[in-house]
Amino acid sequence: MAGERPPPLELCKAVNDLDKIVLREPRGCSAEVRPPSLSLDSALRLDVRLLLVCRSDLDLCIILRCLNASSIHCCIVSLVFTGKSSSAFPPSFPPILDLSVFLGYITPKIVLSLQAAFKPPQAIRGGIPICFPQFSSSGNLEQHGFARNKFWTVDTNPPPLPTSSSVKSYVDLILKPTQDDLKNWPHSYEFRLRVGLVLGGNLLLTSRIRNTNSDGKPFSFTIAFHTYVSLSDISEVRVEGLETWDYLDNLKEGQRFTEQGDALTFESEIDRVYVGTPTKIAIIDHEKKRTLVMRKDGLPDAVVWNPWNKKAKSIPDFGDDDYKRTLCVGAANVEKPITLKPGEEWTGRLELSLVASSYCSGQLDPQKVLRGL
Ligand SMILES: O=P(O)(O)OC[C@H]1O[C@H](O)[C@H](O)[C@@H](O)[C@@H]1O
Repeated sequence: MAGERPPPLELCKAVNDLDKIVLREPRGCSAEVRPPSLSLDSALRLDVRLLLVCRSDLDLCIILRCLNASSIHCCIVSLVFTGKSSSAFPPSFPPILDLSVFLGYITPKIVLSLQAAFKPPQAIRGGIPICFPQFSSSGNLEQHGFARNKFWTVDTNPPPLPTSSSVKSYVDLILKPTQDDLKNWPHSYEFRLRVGLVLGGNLLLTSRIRNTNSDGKPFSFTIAFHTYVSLSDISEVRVEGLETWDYLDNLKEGQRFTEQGDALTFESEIDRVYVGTPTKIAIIDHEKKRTLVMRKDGLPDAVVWNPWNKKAKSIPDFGDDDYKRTLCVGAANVEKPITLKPGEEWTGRLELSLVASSYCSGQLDPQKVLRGL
């Protein structure tokens, strides 16, 4: 509903007398924020770095690393799809004691490389790195732009955003350039990201980018949500929704081709940008009998990447066999950069839902998959 305010936050006590903020939606999904020894108000004003980590096959855990002027605290947000409460780190949880700067997330749908380095300014391998204002190495900036390596702040007073009534809890984050950042990319902008939990557990990312330049100058950017999809095995996976579409092949100097097959399957390295694709893409995992449905708006392109075995060995933070359990399928705007004049704003949305596949003995009903049935 337009202008709807976030649901009220519930402040209560967690284990060891720690404060806990809980957001809930009626079917039992919940989001918890645990700001150790901080009041709700002070927690929400802190700078934050966000990582969502898979806790089990069903839970999603977001680790918010917070920094204020005097000290560093860690916050945990758990989006618990099962309605189960989760309060402790899994034993294998990677240390979050360094000051790496990142934005990414992990769900059972999304994967984090076991080799992921948490060393700034290196990006975290996995989750959904946000590539902005440049995708890949197509411009003068660092690979995939700087947004995936920056501090994001919790935005306590975002401008109204029309929000579907099915979005039951969410957190608003914002990225703005520092004076130093302006030397690298001389444009003022506000990049707002709402991470929302939809009724039933879908994840909805809503992005708004505004040109706040005071010098009257427009700027252009490309963007991608470079989603690392979790797979049983790459040989068991097919992607539907991209067939017959044109793609730019980065393994062939960006040449343009047309996808010929009736679905994408994978037997070797792939590094492509499909252009002007449909809004729904289905990543079907036959072994797990489940389908990740990606719905996107304002993001006409789709990037598909898997380094395969040889290149995987040359990527330090990518395990030798990670290529078997990961496929990047990202919602993007790459082919035709977006240009914003001062005061103009772009909006993009990405929704991820996991559905049981209707695939059975070779028969898949793509319409059902794309409708999320
Ligand atoms: O290693 P990263 O900087 O995260 O990039 C990983 C991959 O991202 C994109 O898909 C690019 O098209 C690839 O060329 C690149 O190798």
